[in-house]
Amino acid sequence: MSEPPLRLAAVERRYRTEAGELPVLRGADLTLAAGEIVALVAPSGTGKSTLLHLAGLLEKPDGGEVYVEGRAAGTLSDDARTAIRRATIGFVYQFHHLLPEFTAEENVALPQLAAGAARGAARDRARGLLAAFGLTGREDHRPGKLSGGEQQRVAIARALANQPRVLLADEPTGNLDVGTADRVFAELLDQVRHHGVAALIATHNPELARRMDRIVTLREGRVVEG
Ligand SMILES: Nc1ncnc2c1ncn2[C@@H]1O[C@H](COP(=O)(O)OP(=O)(O)OP(=O)(O)O)[C@@H](O)[C@H]1O
Repeated sequence: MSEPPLRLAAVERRYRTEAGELPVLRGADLTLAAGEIVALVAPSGTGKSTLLHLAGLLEKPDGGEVYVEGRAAGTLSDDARTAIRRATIGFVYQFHHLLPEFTAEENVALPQLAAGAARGAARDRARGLLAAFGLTGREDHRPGKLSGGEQQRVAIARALANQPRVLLADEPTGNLDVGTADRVFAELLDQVRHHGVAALIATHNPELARRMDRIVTLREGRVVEG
C-alpha cells in the first residue's frame, strides 16, 4: 500500500513563555489518507495553527515525527524540507497574503516558476485554475483591485498551483462575509476533490466542517475525532 500523504505521529510542541513552558501539543496523531478532507474544529488557543505549521514543515516538533508521503521530515536537511514543502504542500491562510505588486495570474504562476516550471506552462495552469474559480477576465488585476472573495479565490488557486498532495488551510474563509465565505468554501472543496488533494482545514464554522469527510478536534494536546 502506498504511504499516506501526511502523517503526524506523537507530535509534541511546547512554547517557552515568561510564565514557563506551555505544552500545546502533547502527542498528537493524525493521518490524512490520499484525497481525504479533514476539518479541524477546536476552541481558540488549543493549537490548530501550531498543528498546521508543524504539518506544513514550517516548524519542527519538540517530539514525535511528521511524515510526508512516508518520509520522516525530522531526518531531512532544511533544504530537503523546503523542497518537499514546495512540491507536496499548498497553504491557504485566513488573509490571502498575495503579492500586491503582481497580477492574479502572476501570483498563481510564481510558485510554479519557483518549482522549475516553464513560463508558458505556468501561465496556462494559472489561467486554468483562475477560470475554475470564476476569475476569467480578472487575470491581469492586482490583488488591490479584487474583492475579498476574489482575493481568497486567487490564494486558493495559488495553493493548488504546484499540484500538491496536501492542502493545509487555516480559517480559509474566516475573513469573508457569511455569503461569500459559503461560496468560496464550496469552490475550495470542489477543487480540492476534483484534484484529489488531501486537505486539513481549520475552521470555527461547524456547518462548513460538516461538508468535509471527517471532523477532528484537539483535546489536551491530542487529536481526537470530533
Ligand atoms: N510562538 C509562540 N510563542 C509562545 N506561545 C505561542 C506561540 N504560538 C502560539 N502560542 C500559544 O500556543 C497556544 C496555541 O496557539 P495556536 O495559534 O496554535 O492556537 P489556535 O487553536 O490556532 O488558536 P486560534 O483559533 O485563536 O487561531 C496559544 O495559547 C498561543 O498563545
